Amino acid sequence: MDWMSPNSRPHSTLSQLGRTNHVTEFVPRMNVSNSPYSTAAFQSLAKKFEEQDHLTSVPEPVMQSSSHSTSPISHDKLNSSNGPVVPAYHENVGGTTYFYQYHTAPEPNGESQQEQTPTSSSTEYTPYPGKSDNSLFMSDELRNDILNKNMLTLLQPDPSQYPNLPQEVDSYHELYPLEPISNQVLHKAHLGYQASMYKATHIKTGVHYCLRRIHSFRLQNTKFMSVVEMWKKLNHSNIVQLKEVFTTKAFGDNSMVFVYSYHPGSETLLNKHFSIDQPGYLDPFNNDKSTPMPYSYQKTNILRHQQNNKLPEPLIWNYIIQLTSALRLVHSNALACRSLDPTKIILTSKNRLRLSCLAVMDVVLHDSNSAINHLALVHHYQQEDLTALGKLVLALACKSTVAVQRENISTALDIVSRTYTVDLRNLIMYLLTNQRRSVTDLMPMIGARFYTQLDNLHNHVEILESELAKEVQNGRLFRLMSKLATINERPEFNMETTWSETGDRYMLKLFRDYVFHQVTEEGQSWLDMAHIVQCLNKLDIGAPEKICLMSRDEQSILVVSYAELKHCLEQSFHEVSSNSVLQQDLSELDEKIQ
Ligand SMILES: Nc1ncnc2c1ncn2[C@@H]1O[C@H](COP(=O)(O)OP(=O)(O)OP(=O)(O)O)[C@@H](O)[C@H]1O
Repeated sequence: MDWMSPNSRPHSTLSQLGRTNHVTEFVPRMNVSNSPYSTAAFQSLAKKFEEQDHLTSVPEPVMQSSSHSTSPISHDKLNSSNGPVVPAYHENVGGTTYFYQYHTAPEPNGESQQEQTPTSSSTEYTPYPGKSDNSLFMSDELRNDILNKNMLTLLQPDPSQYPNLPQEVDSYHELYPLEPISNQVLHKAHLGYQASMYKATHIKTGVHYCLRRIHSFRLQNTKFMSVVEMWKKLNHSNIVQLKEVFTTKAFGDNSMVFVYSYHPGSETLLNKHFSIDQPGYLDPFNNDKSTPMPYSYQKTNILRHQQNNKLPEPLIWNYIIQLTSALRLVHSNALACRSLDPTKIILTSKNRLRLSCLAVMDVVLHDSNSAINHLALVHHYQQEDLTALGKLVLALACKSTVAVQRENISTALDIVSRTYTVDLRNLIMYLLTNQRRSVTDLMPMIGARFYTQLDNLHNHVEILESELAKEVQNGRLFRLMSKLATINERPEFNMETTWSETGDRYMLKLFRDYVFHQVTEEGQSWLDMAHIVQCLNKLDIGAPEKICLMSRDEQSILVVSYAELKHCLEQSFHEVSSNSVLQQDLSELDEKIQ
């Protein structure tokens, strides 16, 4: 996996697919005898990065131990390295330590302080879209989102544009490239193998999937299949689930195909936050090397840029919670992600992250040497995952993929400590140390932010439920109208041309006019959605209320209750449906209307 600056990273046209790799193997190390949460520790870490010093002693375990705290609530002073003293306290509840930070006026309830920072532009951040309104229909935002996803799911490739696409690959057809297919050998993202992504439809089930094809892959043995089986069992809201892996010659080479669940309209994290395609995006660390500037000047520039463009801190924590949640499941199943890279994390809907390239590294780099201790190897890769997570958070906090390069790391950490809370800086520092780390150690660092996340999610679920409730009502009224429309103006029934104009049906015709065709005294059409909904609802329940129906020539007037109308509707519809060719479907509709 490589971290590629979007500036040098092509992704828009076929001809642009050549790419250069950035330094990726940065694994920072540090030797601190203090807690990593002190200023001294931070300075020491930054210095180590500058000196590229690789020391190996392991610092003390961090935070979560209940022995750290003798009283339930203890107060620390956490000094910002560059700013004023920032008071903070942590609370130990049942062995889990929650960190709170005050700013100016500390309040007894530290929770409300946690995500506030004087420089945080948290107002821009809305955790989930689509506020439910009082409209009778689904909100425009949600509807457009769903329609857009449906449209993307149903896209079909233009055969003239992709003449080399096979009609069928194993059990899949209707392949549609999700990115330009590169013919350039330089575009080798997966450890020297070229890769490409397709949307495809399962031939038998019609379900849509995402295929990741590794080109020209020579399979040495099938021992990796046990790992693939382990990956297939993982089901988590923050991972793209692996369905199957197979080899194929359908593309004209020996390709390896990984089948994942398909998430229409997804976007990589790199594209979302680090792409020059985003309006106004500029990597603050990407200086013009041809015009060297003093270091202090560069740093001031980065800081100024950072202040104006930084991501809201709650959003970064939101990402951290999701990624650690996925990693927790992966690691607890004796697996390692090995692809925690902004190109391999997708946003499948607003702010929802998923790890999108699981199992590929395990297969492509599978070592069948039985002498190797695979468990030890997995532990090693898990540690690498945590380092990759640290780099990712640092990159997000600096809005720069270049920030995680060795020569920039100390400036990047400094920027983070000036613009974000101490908690975020501490989390990054913990992840970037060379001590043995565990994803569960991150939970107390996230602390009460879990509650905020949970609250946001519950609110979002409530909004979706209320939107669903509207659609339940609309579905009910749609069925009622289908029934009415089946009867109204029917040209003939059972050889009887006046069927829809006589008896019960005549009342239903007048009712239809009453609901939909009312006019004002001046003869202008009178439209009122509330009137339509109210009438249909009363018909649906068979209300005893009476209404006055008038014929179009105004010669006859009928006073009838909704209950009587409902009876007419049921009788007439039953008559039609029982004589229908599609009897089964219509009686299903009949049942649903009851
Ligand atoms: N499961 C999925 N469902 C739908 N779209 C996906 C899925 N996984 C990835 N994508 C989309 O496919 C495109 C290509 O993904 P890919 O992982 O190849 O990223 P990339 O940036 O092209 O990386 P690389 O340069 O390594 O190929 C991206 O736009 C991504 O959003």
